[in-house]
Amino acid sequence: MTMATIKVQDLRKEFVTDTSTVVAIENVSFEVGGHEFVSVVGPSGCGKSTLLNILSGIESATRGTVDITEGDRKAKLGYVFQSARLLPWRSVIDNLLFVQSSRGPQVRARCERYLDMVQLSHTAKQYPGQLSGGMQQRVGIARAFSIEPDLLLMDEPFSHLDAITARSLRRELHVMWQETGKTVLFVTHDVSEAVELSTRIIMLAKGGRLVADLPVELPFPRDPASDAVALARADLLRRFESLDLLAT
Ligand SMILES: Nc1ncnc2c1ncn2[C@@H]1O[C@H](COP(=O)(O)OP(=O)(O)OP(=O)(O)O)[C@@H](O)[C@H]1O
Repeated sequence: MTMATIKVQDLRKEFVTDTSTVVAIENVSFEVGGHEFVSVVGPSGCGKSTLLNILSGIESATRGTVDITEGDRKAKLGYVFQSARLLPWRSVIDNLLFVQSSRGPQVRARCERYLDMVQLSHTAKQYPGQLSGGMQQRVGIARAFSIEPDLLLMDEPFSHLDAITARSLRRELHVMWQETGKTVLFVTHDVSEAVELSTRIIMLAKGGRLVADLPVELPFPRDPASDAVALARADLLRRFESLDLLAT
């Protein structure tokens, strides 16, 4: 089995407006191998979403290269955003079916299986407006996994949810990541979340500079309330503080 890999080299992104030029990403290089769960963290405005948008092709880079491959072909990407972005006029199961490249009983069974993984089989025939925000986000996650992407790009998927819902979705995401063997690139401003989920953490500072790329060497499953996770989080925060992240 091959696995998705990301190679980012010398990436730079400038946004030029009438009055100024903003450098959102500056000279960023990194590689992500198969079945890693890599979080990108950093303060607001440090370029996390811009980096994800360049990886997904929504934005083009000013300079540098991005290669996302699965073996010798281009990798298939799945996305989860801050809000679920479901189609309100389609039922839950139809939201999953809509993004599939083919139809048929097997495809339907696959969609039902992913809906079951997020514990929402009973909502298949309901409409997004009938679900809570957390449930909608679960559907968004099931939809992203249901196309069986090689790589999942996630942009602060739990940031709009209450703490309890976010915690249970993190657990579900972790199980899905382990069961499916996908490569995940996960943007968050929450260092605790990054420590709980990731095999590796990439840190961006203001001005879009990559200032740290660290493995998280804790066994899974990680209890967010455990001493080990609290210690790892404190250690990371100390390192980040010493890097003077807010300096431009
Ligand atoms: N379309 C755009 N035009 C001009 N500037 C932009 C544009 N998109 C982003 N920027 C600027 O690029 C920088 C990085 O923005 P980005 O949204 O990537 O940061 P972020 O780390 O994701 O922030 P947050 O955590 O607040 O979502 C910011 O200074 C932002 O103002």
